[in-house]
Amino acid sequence: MNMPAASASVAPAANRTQLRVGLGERSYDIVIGPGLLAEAGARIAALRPGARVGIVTDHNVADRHLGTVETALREAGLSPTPVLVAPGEKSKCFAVFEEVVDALLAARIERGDLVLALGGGVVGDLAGFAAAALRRGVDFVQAPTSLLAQVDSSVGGKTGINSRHGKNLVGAFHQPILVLADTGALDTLPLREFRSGYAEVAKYGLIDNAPFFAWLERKWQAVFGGGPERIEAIATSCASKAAVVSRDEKETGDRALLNLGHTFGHALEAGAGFSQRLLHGEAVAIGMAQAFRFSAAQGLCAQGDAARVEAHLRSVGLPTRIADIPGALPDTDGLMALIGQDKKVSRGALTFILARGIGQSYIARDVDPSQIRAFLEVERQPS
Ligand SMILES: NC(=O)c1ccc[n+]([C@@H]2O[C@H](COP(=O)([O-])OP(=O)(O)OC[C@H]3O[C@@H](n4cnc5c(N)ncnc54)[C@H](O)[C@@H]3O)[C@@H](O)[C@H]2O)c1
Ligand SMILES: O=C(O)C(=O)C[C@@H](O)[C@H](O)[C@H](O)COP(=O)(O)O
Ligand SMILES: [Zn+2]
Repeated sequence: MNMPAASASVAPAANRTQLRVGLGERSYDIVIGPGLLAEAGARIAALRPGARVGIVTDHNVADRHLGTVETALREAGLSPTPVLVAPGEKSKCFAVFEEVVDALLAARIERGDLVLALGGGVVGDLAGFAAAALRRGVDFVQAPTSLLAQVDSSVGGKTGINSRHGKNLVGAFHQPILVLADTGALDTLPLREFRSGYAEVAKYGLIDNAPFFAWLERKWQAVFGGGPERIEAIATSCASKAAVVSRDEKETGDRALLNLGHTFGHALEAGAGFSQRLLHGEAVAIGMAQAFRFSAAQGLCAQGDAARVEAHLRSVGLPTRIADIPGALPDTDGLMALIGQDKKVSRGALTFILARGIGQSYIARDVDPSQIRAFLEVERQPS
């Protein structure tokens, strides 16, 4: 039985950053800082007192953080039911989607109740899509626990799963009602995963914030080290994303800039079988380096800028070349077929995010496929 909220007050804390995604009646807060998972109950009960909460999470995150969240929810008079999935990109598929939806229905998550996505971007995208579909839509809260999820996937309402035809091809725009980014959770995140998320942080600098990219070049060790710079990088990233999403929720215009590095990156991720061989942020790092190399090869941006992008990504330990991906990949035709399924394709015409320089990315529509093919042929040669 659902219980009324016992106590739904949250003590104001100095070490919190709060941002708002302005979307009219779908507006919501992003709260960033340490210790937020322990406050999840009070913060969620303040929005939906007495709700049942289906907590979708993966085994890695459950082992480390589920207990804190369940206790917090119960203490606030909420009724949690955990729904566990296997960690990793392969869980963003139809079969696991069905399992999650079934488990949420079995837990009697009704309209007026909530889904809580506790984990990285895989859990966020999967749980968000389940929430969008369940009973034609229930509310959901994002509690991102990876760097990638805290700076990118928990904000903006893109939810979905992969198909055999490619990445994120089935999904819905469904905004969360709250994002709780507990920066303390990052203390348990493996280094490779932190690096992967860092690629999306660097992306915001490369899109339209050259001073932020320069700041990251100087401060990246502190961001990795966990000092105040880490929270600053997360907050700057979320502010960038919130601003774009508020302007263009459904990517009819400049939200596509957030796809910098993703047209190449998604094809490589799919080509590597959505496996541990290539994490999403690693694919984006290669894709961003490629977008800058392609732009430089077309005379659109200085070679020096492309070199600077690659140097920074490599300095933090991210891959920047196809040759950095272990194992076999599809041939160039295969990669072109995957690129042809990109959601930015319109009537067969390719759209890429290209750059006139660092912080000067732009949307290039109707890019000549033969130029992309020729570029990929060169990129595939071992250096
Ligand atoms: N919806 C969007 O706007 C958007 C944006 C960017 C990326 N994405 C998607 O996000 C996914 C990638 O997200 P990700 O990099 O977070 O991957 P992920 O969800 O697979 O998480 C990375 C790994 O870290 C583990 N993990 C997460 N938090 C942890 C913690 N605090 N301690 C220990 N382990 C932890 C997970 O179990 C997993 O093994 C991709 O599917 C990508 O397409 C979506
Ligand atoms: O939020 C967006 O918009 C983005 O493009 C953010 C990307 O980092 C993210 O990987 C997103 O899921 C890609 O979107 P898609 O529409 O290309 O699937
Ligand atoms: Zn991404």
